[in-house]
Amino acid sequence: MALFADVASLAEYLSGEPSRLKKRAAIAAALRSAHSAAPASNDAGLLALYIAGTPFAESDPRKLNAGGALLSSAIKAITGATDAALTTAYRRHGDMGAAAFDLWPLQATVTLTLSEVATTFAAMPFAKTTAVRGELVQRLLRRSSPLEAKYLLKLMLGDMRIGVKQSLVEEAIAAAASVEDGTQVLVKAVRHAVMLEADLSRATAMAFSGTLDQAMMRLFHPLGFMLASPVESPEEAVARFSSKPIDEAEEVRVEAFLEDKYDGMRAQIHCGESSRVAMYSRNKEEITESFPDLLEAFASVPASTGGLILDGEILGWDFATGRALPFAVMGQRIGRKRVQAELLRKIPAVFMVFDLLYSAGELQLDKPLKARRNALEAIVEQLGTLATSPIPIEDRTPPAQADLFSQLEPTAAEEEKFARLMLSPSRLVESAEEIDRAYAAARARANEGVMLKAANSHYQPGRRGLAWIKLKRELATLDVVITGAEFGHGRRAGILSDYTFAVCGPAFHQTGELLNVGKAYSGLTDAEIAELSAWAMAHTLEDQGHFRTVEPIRILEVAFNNIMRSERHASGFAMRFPRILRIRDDKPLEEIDTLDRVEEIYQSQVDKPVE
Ligand SMILES: Nc1ncnc2c1ncn2[C@@H]1O[C@H](COP(=O)(O)OP(=O)(O)OP(=O)(O)O)[C@@H](O)[C@H]1O
Repeated sequence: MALFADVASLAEYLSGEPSRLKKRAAIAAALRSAHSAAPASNDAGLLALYIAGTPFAESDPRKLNAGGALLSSAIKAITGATDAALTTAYRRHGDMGAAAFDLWPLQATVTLTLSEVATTFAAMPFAKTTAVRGELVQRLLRRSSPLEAKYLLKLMLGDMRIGVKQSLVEEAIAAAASVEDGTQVLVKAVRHAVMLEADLSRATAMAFSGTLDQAMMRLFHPLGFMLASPVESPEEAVARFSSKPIDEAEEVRVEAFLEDKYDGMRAQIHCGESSRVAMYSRNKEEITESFPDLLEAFASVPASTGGLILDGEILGWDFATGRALPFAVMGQRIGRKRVQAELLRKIPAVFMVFDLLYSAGELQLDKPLKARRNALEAIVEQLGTLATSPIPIEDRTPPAQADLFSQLEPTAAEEEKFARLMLSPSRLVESAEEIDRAYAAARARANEGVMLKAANSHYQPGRRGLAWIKLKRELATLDVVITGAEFGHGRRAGILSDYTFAVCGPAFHQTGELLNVGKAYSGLTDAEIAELSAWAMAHTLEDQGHFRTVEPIRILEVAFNNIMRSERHASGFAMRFPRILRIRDDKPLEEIDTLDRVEEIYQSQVDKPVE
């Protein structure tokens, strides 16, 4: 039986080992020994999951629901530490697991097995009350040595910080299951199985039993989303696609699909296998319950499609003008667990589909975009009444904001026409000039800009490559994570309304390094501030009176006039006139902007001063 102590000591070693090769070898050795000690169990699979920093497989929607407050209470109960002692230890490391390590009582023997940890994790999502969940956590922690406690806590918080990504674990699985002078398991085969099954632990078992080729695609777990790289001009887009210098762009011809860039919520819809429908956001959360209108529409997708995975953008739609509603209006539908009928009527959601990831029992990712687009058009046509295609996109001036709601009251006859699936209009473009014209037209339709997608490109889940390019309004923004909150003044006294935020530092992937880059209080609505304030209270890591350090999980998109060098923040930069544009709960921490990006913006200003 493999022990959790094995995971803990491996994790400790990995956290101090800079070499990727050595890390991979160490993980592979641990997987091999877990497997050979108990080949019938899947201890090796659990080890793979835990070292990758995940308590459950990706295909498993369960959540531990063990946040900072629950875990710090457990630490205090077990160690007898006071609030002040825990705060001091936390301040020393900026990490709850490491803080617990300093305070933890020694344990004579280590007996906690991986399967016992898995059993407790499996019970936690079903705990009826926080007290029951706390009791389960404490029972596990009481049997832990300081090192086990450190990594159990980090695993439960989803914050391992040992410089290990899933891709490295996949490589280690392939190495572990390969036999010297015998069967070679290819990393590619492991990655493919993990993508289909969304389960590192199952893929580990398959690698050891030589059955990776039996991995089956299952619907109802999110695939990674393909992302786009930004460019500043049509010429730069053409230059990027053709790998030619920008001053030759006028002459160059490319083959790219162009679509409007809509400002909504990226989502993947899984449907058509049965009446089950699931929608996932970009950070792989299931969001189905926030969109009951889409759920109802997509439940009618017939089984004759063989199951579909569609990639697109959820938009609030103004059926009167045939245009998307501004993000600020549509944003009211995000994150709601129960959506009132009135909101559904005022802000109807549509799914603007632009890619096909799975159909007729087959993944479509490796087909070129041209072929995926043809297949998508055929499917949309087959779905008939569910879809309209193409959407009307005449160039009308956008309605004044104040009129939006009154225009949205549909008549019964209009309601019947409401089509919830729309096919994103797309056309092939060749030159910078064509892109320039399309960009102006997209902006006139009140969309953000345009997306360009190389016609022969494959769909690369989770990748931000050069196959997709976005050209949007030139407003400097950064996606940042809130690291602290401060009480406001006057009307906002007693409310945590002033937020300090950070970008990823160079050592983010090794140590979780975040570097503060600014502080802002303007831009959010009172309701948003009230929600963030309550959230910050509940997720305080360190209470310094007027200021609180909070768990770095809430992402903001912040606009600013320019970036200055500054001693005030750890990044060495500060934003001038920052304004919070929106809360980006759809974005995972790994995708926020980096110090490199801040430096790049700073440099571009130095080259071309901003007013
Ligand atoms: N036609 C479209 N094709 C692809 N993505 C689109 C389209 N229209 C809008 N989008 C949105 O643009 C995003 C791609 O831009 P990017 O990968 O840079 O995400 P981002 O960092 O959130 O960018 P942004 O802040 O510009 O939305 C997608 O995630 C999707 O939500």
